[in-house]
Amino acid sequence: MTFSVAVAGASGYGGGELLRLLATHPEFEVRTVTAHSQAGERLRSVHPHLASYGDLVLEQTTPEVLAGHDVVFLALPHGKSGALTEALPADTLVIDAGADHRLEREQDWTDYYPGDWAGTWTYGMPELILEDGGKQRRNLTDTRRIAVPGCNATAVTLALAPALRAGIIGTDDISTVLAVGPSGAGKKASVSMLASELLGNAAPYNAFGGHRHNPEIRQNLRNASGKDVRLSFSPVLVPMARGILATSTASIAEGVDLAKVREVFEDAYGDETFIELMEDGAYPRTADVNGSNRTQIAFGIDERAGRLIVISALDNLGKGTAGAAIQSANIALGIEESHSLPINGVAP
Ligand SMILES: NC(=O)C1=CN([C@@H]2O[C@H](COP(=O)(O)OP(=O)(O)OC[C@H]3O[C@@H](n4cnc5c(N)ncnc54)[C@H](OP(=O)(O)O)[C@@H]3O)[C@@H](O)[C@H]2O)C=CC1
Ligand SMILES: CC(=O)N[C@@H](CCC(=O)OP(=O)(O)O)C(=O)O
Repeated sequence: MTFSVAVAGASGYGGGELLRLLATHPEFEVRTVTAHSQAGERLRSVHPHLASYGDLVLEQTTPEVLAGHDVVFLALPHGKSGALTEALPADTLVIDAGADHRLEREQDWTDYYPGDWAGTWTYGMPELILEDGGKQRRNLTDTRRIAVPGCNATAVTLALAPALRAGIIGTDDISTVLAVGPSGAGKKASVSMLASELLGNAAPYNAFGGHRHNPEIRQNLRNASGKDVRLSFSPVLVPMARGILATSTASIAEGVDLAKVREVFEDAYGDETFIELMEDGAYPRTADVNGSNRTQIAFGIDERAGRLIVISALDNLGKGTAGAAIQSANIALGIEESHSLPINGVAP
């Protein structure tokens, strides 16, 4: 079967990565691409690397242009998907890469985002383990509205959810520090980051509790464990185009050894295609996941500190955005979950 596809926000980084992956999808046919300031341009003049799209031209992002497709991917700035999607038919599968429909509690939205809360869509993180031991995948099978997680939120959630659910870590002193690449901020923001500012620099931002992925991670961990957690979350911008490396730590419960930790993570992820649990002593690296839909996870116990350390790596544009969007769409349509999602990265 062939599903007709539109990608809105196709001129951005998220949209570009969606198109790169969708080009290999056996059941999707991209018919329409849209943009905002660059509408009217040839897609290839904006994304010269997308050679397979020939003479496709970016159209304006309107409900009329997007309607009539089976699947609509949105990669727009926050706050731009609400009115647009209200005008689309209820049976169109809409997958929004933005944050507008991720949060379940209005207070979390108003604490961290400007504008009105737009309500909640099904959260597009198939591997998220839930309190009863099921996976979020089951909630994606019959939905037509999907909210793609934030990229940092994915790296941290996947690292912590199994341990929290199993009760092997404490809930009130969880800490995460992330190294992140600038493409996470989008193309518009990235083009204003001069090499002279970015190279040779590591720059923290939103490091003192103000990052908007904080409530999203807490929500995910609540859904995984039934517990409210206290979590500090501090990103650091580093000079790599793509990638997130998150180091999360939490106090470990008395008597838990490394074999027990491995058992917990194997139970959660042992059969997951896109989660790679590292051998003892091996570390995740952004260079090994970039270009792929994989998340690497390693764990160890700092005995002197009494803490579990979980290190996770993913490509913010891959598993962190476009990969999660396509994986969730595949599940919602009842087709092969891994269609067009690479396991291999690109190296160097
Ligand atoms: N980059 C990442 O790693 C991640 C991004 N996301 C989310 O995905 C979404 C897209 O991000 P990203 O691709 O990085 O951003 P970019 O800045 O790279 O792209 C933004 C896109 O939105 C279009 N656009 C800009 N303003 C408007 C407007 N007023 N109305 C309609 N379209 C508009 C732009 O069009 P034009 O170029 O023509 O102006 C462009 O196509 C965001 O919500 C982001 O938070 C989520 C997870 C990770
Ligand atoms: C470098 C950088 O700025 N990264 C972004 C990641 C954004 C993202 O994952 O997604 P949403 O904006 O869709 O939530 C940040 O930390 O805010």
